[in-house]
Amino acid sequence: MTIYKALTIAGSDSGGGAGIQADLKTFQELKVFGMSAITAVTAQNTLGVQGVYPLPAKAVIQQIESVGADLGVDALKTGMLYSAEIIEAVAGSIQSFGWENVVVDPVMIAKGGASLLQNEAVHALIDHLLPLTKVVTPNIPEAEVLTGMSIRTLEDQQEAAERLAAYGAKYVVIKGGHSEASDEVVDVLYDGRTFSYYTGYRVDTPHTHGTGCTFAAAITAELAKGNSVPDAVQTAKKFIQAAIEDTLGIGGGHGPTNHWAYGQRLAKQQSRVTRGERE
Ligand SMILES: Nc1ncnc2c1ncn2[C@@H]1O[C@H](COP(=O)(O)OP(=O)(O)OP(=O)(O)O)[C@@H](O)[C@H]1O
Ligand SMILES: Cc1ncc(COP(=O)(O)O)c(N)n1
Repeated sequence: MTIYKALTIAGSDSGGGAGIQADLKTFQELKVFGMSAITAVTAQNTLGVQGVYPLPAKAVIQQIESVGADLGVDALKTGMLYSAEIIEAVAGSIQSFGWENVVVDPVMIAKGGASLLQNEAVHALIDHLLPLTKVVTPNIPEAEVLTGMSIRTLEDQQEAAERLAAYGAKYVVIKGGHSEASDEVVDVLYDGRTFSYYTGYRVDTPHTHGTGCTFAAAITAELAKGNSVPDAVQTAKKFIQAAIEDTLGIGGGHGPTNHWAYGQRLAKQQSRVTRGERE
């Protein structure tokens, strides 16, 4: 049996809905062995972020090197990177290992408003990380910061994707969770030439903490297994749609998504097929 391996380089969310915790749960559900390099520890729950404690860049590099030198990495994702110093260190490690399946979720601000990336680190992300990126997955506010344009329409999402591709990312997904459309959510994928659209119905729920982390982690897991970027995005969209729909309803604020939901649906489908075959 081949074991596919994915690394997440991100912050820890004590509440378990976003960050490293969301990434590892998603890798596990998609049958990929998950590994982590923690950039910062946050004290966090569904009500907000109570504390942010970044690790020294040296500690981040050491974790990446420990994993890379021994276990190997089929794909990796980055989440909360916090500072320019950590971004440059991470970019250096990616380059020295020659890793290509790199998914960058440019995490900037938590749902409750806490800053997870220092303002001056935005340029480091553009200059050092995007040129090494296979897939970058900003939400609309992050894409606005990275491109300097305002995004209101689907055409704006497309233009922002073109601008981000010009920074060096091979594929760009502008997620539509923050768009003003009320009935559906459209994620736009740009491969440098053409656009594809991944549409789901908009679930009316406050429980969307960690949707971006989970979506990018699912893309990473699928790339680790050798799937194409469009196929990986398709699976990630189904994974996050199920995780939002089958809500857990825990915590007093923006609750986490349900990382079991996609697997439970697949198992149900499978048992229907098996029963049909027997009858
Ligand atoms: N209410 C919703 N209903 C259905 N899908 C949604 C909803 N909100 C977000 N999504 C989907 O979840 C994924 C993440 O989108 P979003 O734009 O919310 O990212 P994000 O803001 O980075 O997430 P977060 O910051 O919460 O981690 C996308 O695939 C998006 O289409
Ligand atoms: C450690 C960490 N990483 C990422 C997020 C973004 O998730 P959200 O925007 O849903 O709060 C977060 N809150 N915490």
